[in-house]
Parts: sequence; C-alpha cells; structure tokens
Amino acid sequence: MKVIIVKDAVAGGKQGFQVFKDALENGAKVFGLATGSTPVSTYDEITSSDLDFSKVTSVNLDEYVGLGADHPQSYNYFMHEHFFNKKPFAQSYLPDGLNKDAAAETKRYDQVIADNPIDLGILGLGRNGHIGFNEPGTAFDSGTHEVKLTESTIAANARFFENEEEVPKLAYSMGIGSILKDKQILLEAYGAEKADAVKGMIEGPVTTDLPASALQNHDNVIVIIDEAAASKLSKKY
Ligand SMILES: N[C@@H]1[C@@H](O)[C@H](O)[C@@H](COP(=O)(O)O)O[C@@H]1O
Repeated sequence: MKVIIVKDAVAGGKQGFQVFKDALENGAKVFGLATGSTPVSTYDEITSSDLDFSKVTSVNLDEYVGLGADHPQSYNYFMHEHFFNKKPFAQSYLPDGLNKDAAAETKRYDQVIADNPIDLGILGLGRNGHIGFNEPGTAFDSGTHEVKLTESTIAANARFFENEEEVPKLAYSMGIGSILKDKQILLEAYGAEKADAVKGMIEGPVTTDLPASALQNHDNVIVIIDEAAASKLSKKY
C-alpha cells in the first residue's frame, strides 16, 4: 500500500484528483465510484477541472434498498449531484435500490461488473472498517449481495436523514471479491473517527472482522488520509 498523509480533506482531494487524472491519461476505461462525504473533495476537484469522462464508464459500489434515483438520500441522487450532472460518463451503473428481488438485482449487478472491469476504484472507509457496504464478517471472495446494515452504520449515516428511523436497513453492495479485482484502488479516509479503522486496514491482521484489511492482499492500492485519521499508526509513512 502506498500511504499519503495530507493535512486535511481538501488537500486529499487534490491528491485524489491527480490519481484520477493519471488513470485517465493512462487509458483507464472504467472507474469504480463511491458515495459518502469522503470522496466529495476529490469529486469537487474533478468536476471543476477539464477532465473528460464522456467516453468512459462508471460503476458504483452500493445503493440503499428501497430508495430510488429521485430520493435525495439515495446514492444515485448523490452521484448526480456531486459528479454526473457536472461531468457525465458515457454510461454510469449503480445497483437499483427499487428492485425488491435481491437475487435478480445482485445477479444483474455482478454481470455489470464482469462486463466492465474496473481500472480505478475509489473507496471510502466506514468507522468499523467497512468498504462499500461490506460490513465486518463479509467474505473476502463475495460478489454483489444484499446487506443488513449494522447499528453503527445506521447511526453513522443517520446524519443525512431526518432521523435514524428513516435510514434504510438494507443495501445492495458490490462484494469484497469484486473490489479486489479493481486494477487499482484509491482509498481515502479523513477524521479522527476513522483512525482505528485506518490502523487496522494498514497495520492490523488481515481479517474479515475489518473488511478494509483485505486491501493488504491487493498490490496496487493508494491510501490518502489526513493527520487525524493517521494518528493511531505506529510508524511514519
Ligand atoms: N456505503 C458508504 C461507504 O461507501 C462509505 O465509505 C462510508 C463512509 O462514509 P463517509 O465517507 O461519509 O464517512 O459510508 C457509507 O456506509
């Protein structure tokens, strides 16, 4: 893992932008995209630049079950607000949160991923070490699956909803096995509340208890973290 420590998320966004720019210039055709507050500074840099994504494809990590593209808290809505409305891709794929048939939807999405192998995938990091919505305990060879969100994830994500009751309890997520097939992975994490997960991801044992530790098994990972998120690491990087 290449670890880059920056002052804050704004500085991280500039580094993240550079990773996207390099990938595009090196011929990347498919970008794996994430939601959450973490990638916003990178997306802001990208959408205010002259990078052109109109001939490439995006494949998102996850979506809440039950929320459609017009729901302001859906990940589809988020992606349009923060990225696609300003920088459209040739095609953009997300799991369909309105498809109640989990078996059909996860199968469909696995086919999307198989047809569009990801060159660069961006990830955020849950406080409990989740990536996408792969909660602790998820197998490292998993494909797309329906996830029952943990209490801690529901509580963490409640800040975007009117109250905790409104947070969906289920999500569709790309699996860890699929994420590990990305040719290159960029993970960003900011803030002291991510410090334990960051330490486990970089220095801890590779264990399904901390999904992001699976990234130690990948040979092309760039981690961008701020000083607060890096504060529990045992050495300088
Ligand atoms: N499914 C998303 C993840 O993809 C994201 O990485 C995580 C962290 O969110 P944030 O970046 O807002 O801290 O939250 C959600 O659970």
